[in-house]
Amino acid sequence: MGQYTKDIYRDPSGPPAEARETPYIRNFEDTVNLIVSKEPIRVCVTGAAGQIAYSLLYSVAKGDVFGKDQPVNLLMLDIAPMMGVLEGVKMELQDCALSLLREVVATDDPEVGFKDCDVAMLVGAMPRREGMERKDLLAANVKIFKVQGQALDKVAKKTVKVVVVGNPANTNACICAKYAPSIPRENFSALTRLDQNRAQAMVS
Ligand SMILES: NC(=O)c1ccc[n+]([C@@H]2O[C@H](COP(=O)([O-])OP(=O)(O)OC[C@H]3O[C@@H](n4cnc5c(N)ncnc54)[C@H](O)[C@@H]3O)[C@@H](O)[C@H]2O)c1
Ligand SMILES: O=C(O)C[C@H](O)C(=O)O
Repeated sequence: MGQYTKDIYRDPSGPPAEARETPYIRNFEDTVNLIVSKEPIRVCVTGAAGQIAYSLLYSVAKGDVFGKDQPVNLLMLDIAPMMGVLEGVKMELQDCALSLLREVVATDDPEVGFKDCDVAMLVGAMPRREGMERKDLLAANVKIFKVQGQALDKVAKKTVKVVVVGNPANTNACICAKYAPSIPRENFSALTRLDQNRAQAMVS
């Protein structure tokens, strides 16, 4: 096994044909060949030191979101005071030794986080506190999505898909798209399924 492991990593075309007949090698080969055959995509998650990202990052990195054969370069963006926490998150991801996870970058610079990215998951924003409504978040969060829209416009791929989680998600998505005019508007989505589910639950 050790010998084939080394060979596969040295030679992306995989082990010799006879080795493919060996069940445990075939499983290993399936995994490795699928991984080496695709280019990694660049996925940026903002608010990467926060609560939602703590679950989301692991799902992205282990293939639940983009597929079990899709390697990922993970770009984690948060604000400067959170860089210590973010380094901890990075170490935890590395500890998981996930085969699909390639590069992991922790940054507080949107132009680094969004550089050439294929997918941007915009989670980073102030959450509601007790007694607040979502509209109370506008003052703080609008600024974030303006800056991030500008950075996406400047450095992300023009094909980037942007999903906005930070609330109010629909307004923030609209602002982000406005400040990223070189990216098609249809590439921006607000994740409002939570509200849809709540509405359905209320009327059912
Ligand atoms: N769309 C939905 O279904 C849905 C569901 C739940 C929560 N939310 C929203 O998601 C957002 C995040 O929630 P959370 O519980 O993870 O909050 P959190 O406070 O735990 O994490 C937010 C993170 O964003 C970071 N952040 C703040 N400004 C930033 C900036 N300019 N750039 C990058 N990162 C920045 C913070 O430092 C923090 O680490 C909130 O706005 C919340 O209301 C949306
Ligand atoms: O709005 C929030 O505070 C977060 C989330 O979208 C919710 O409605 O619970």
